[in-house]
Amino acid sequence: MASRMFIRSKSIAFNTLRTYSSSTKLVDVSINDKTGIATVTMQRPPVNSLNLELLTELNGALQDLGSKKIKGAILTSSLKTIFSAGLDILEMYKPKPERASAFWTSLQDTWLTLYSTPYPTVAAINGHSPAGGCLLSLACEYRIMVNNYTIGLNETKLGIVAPFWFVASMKNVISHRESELALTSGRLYKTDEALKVGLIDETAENKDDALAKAEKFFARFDAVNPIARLLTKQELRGETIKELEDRKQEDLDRFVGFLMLPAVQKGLDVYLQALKKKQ
Ligand SMILES: CCCC/C=C/CC(=O)SCCNC(=O)CCNC(=O)[C@H](O)C(C)(C)COP(=O)(O)OP(=O)(O)OC[C@H]1O[C@@H](n2cnc3c(N)ncnc32)[C@H](O)[C@@H]1OP(=O)(O)O
Repeated sequence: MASRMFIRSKSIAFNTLRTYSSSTKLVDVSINDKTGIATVTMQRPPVNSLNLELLTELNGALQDLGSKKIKGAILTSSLKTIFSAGLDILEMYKPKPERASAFWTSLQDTWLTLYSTPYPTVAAINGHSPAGGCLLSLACEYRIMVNNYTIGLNETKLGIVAPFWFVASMKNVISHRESELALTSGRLYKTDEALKVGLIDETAENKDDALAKAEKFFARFDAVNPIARLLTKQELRGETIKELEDRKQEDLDRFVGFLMLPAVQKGLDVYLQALKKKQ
């Protein structure tokens, strides 16, 4: 983990800023050459559910930014009312084992990349953000959420169990007590409730407001040595990162084994049907 951080901090020091824009099918990245801020936009309608392809593109985009001189990166969504609906349930429902393994590995890798970026990160949560959507935002350093949406780790509501690194991501942001209450009940918080417990840092009127507030967050570091900032982030996050790195295979085996249980498949089936009936 230490080498992951050090390699990236070197690239910050030696590269020069340039205008940059890259758009894959599912993720758009643009760097504003005036502010040096990168915006990483998930764009997988209808709900930005995280499938293997979206996660692979997202991880690639976040890693590429590690070799550019940016002031910070904002993670957001192109959709009007949804940040991300979390993991694509269809990746977990009646899965082929090889695909399920690749899918979960890509989630682990994306989280590791996002949790350890050398550059500051903000989630501009411009819509609903359940489960995996919440996880991505928890991996950022700061969360700004537009009013009147919902966020949380609602896995128990689907009859599934949030892995230890989902739990750690939440416990590193809100209290142990609040995490226990939230995770065991699968609670989704409204924006104002999320602010009260510290699950988000600021609310916003709309996406533009969230983006403007993100810029202000990055300005906090104008007078801070970037290497000192990075090493401090590493100190605070290192243990959580190391735990997943050390237990990656165990976590993967557990996920794939869990998906093979008939009771889990039944639960996902019921949940999917309920989502469809909603319309
Ligand atoms: C050890 C195992 C650990 C595994 C950890 C898992 C973590 C996860 O992330 S599990 C996923 C949890 N996600 C959810 O519970 C969110 C479910 N979705 C919603 O609550 C709503 O869709 C929404 C609030 C995000 C959006 O509501 P809206 O009314 O705008 O759209 P819908 O009509 O509900 O959905 C449109 C369309 O999209 C399908 N869909 C929604 N969410 C997912 C999803 N996560 N995966 C796959 N597909 C999803 C929904 O069924 C609709 O499909 P159709 O148009 O075909 O009916």
